Amino acid sequence: MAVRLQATQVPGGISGNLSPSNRNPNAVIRFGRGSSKRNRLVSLSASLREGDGRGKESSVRAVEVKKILEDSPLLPKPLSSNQLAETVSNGSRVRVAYQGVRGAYSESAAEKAYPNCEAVPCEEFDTAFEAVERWLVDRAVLPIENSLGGSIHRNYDLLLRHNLHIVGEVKLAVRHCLLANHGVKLEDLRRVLSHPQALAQCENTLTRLGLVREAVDDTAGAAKQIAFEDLSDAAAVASAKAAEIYGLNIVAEDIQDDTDNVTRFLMLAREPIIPGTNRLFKTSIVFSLEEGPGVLFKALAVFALRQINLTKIESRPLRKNPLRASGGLKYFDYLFYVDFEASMADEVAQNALRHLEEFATFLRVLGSYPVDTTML
Ligand SMILES: O=C(O)C(=O)C[C@]1(C(=O)O)C=C[C@@H](O)C=C1
Repeated sequence: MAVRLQATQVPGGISGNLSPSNRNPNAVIRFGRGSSKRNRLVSLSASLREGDGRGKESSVRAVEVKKILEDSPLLPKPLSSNQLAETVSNGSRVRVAYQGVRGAYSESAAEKAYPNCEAVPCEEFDTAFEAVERWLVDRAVLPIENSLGGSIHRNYDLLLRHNLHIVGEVKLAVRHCLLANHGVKLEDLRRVLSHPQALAQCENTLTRLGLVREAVDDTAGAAKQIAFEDLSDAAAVASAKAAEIYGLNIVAEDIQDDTDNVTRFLMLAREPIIPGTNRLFKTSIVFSLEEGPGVLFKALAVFALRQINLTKIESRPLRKNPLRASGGLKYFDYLFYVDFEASMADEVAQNALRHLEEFATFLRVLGSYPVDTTML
């Protein structure tokens, strides 16, 4: 099959437009557009090679860091065609796309959701969706909400734009550390780099330390940058695992604003699972409604009337048609995402959705899947 062949040709870290010249052992999956981040890393390693003018010691350290990063067995290496063929033919190792680089929380979530999987790094959330759709990987595991920072809106929008199904959820306790190069002390720090969600989850600590926030694509990417650029005035908010991978020192631990910091991730696949009734299930739907008083109340009542518990409600602008004219006025138009505790195999859930369909202008079931009941 052509798509399988393509995957065979681009093992491990799939990069760029999948042309051979772009293959890179440490690459992440990236489709279309330019590869600005990769260029930055390439020029960074070039400047490390040439030294940065901060003396011999600094350039020796830079070369060491680069060597650690290149040689580390923990970093993704390209698979050989044989290895990938094995994976595909016996189907024993699921390939799971996540956003970020090695050491990101999303990687841990992918490994928790699919133990023994091959976690495949992707540069963007969109790329992870596309990688599943193009059969480059089997599943994607992406963050959807955090107990302190709230919803990851981008993934709500992408759930609708793509045609993947939610087949499960996984909750991960997120414990942030402040990571810096060896020898750098807390009082040397001026800046902090991380994913915006991670920065938001550590708002109090970062304000207390008076650090200037700089947003990057993921927490582990921030750690990698600190190490690659051998920065001495900046730290990363990232995991202890990222500290180990990129050879950084943990300057402070558990810096999130609350000890109970949990991120919920969705497991996505090309095919839905068959919903059961043998355990606790959750169903995620998205719908839109007519304009008018009490319409949302009526929509939510279809669940209340049947004693179905709602666990999440989120509204997002209806991007294709963001404004609606009614009675000479213009209203914002919304999509409502709702998670409720029932399986689509339950008659009561089917009845609730049939009832909702009577007045919803649009309705889609995103997935019906087992609830992650693990205690964190
Ligand atoms: O940057 C990472 O390490 C991620 O996996 C992303 C992400 C997120 O998008 O919320 C995941 C978990 C944490 O909440 C912080 C960041």
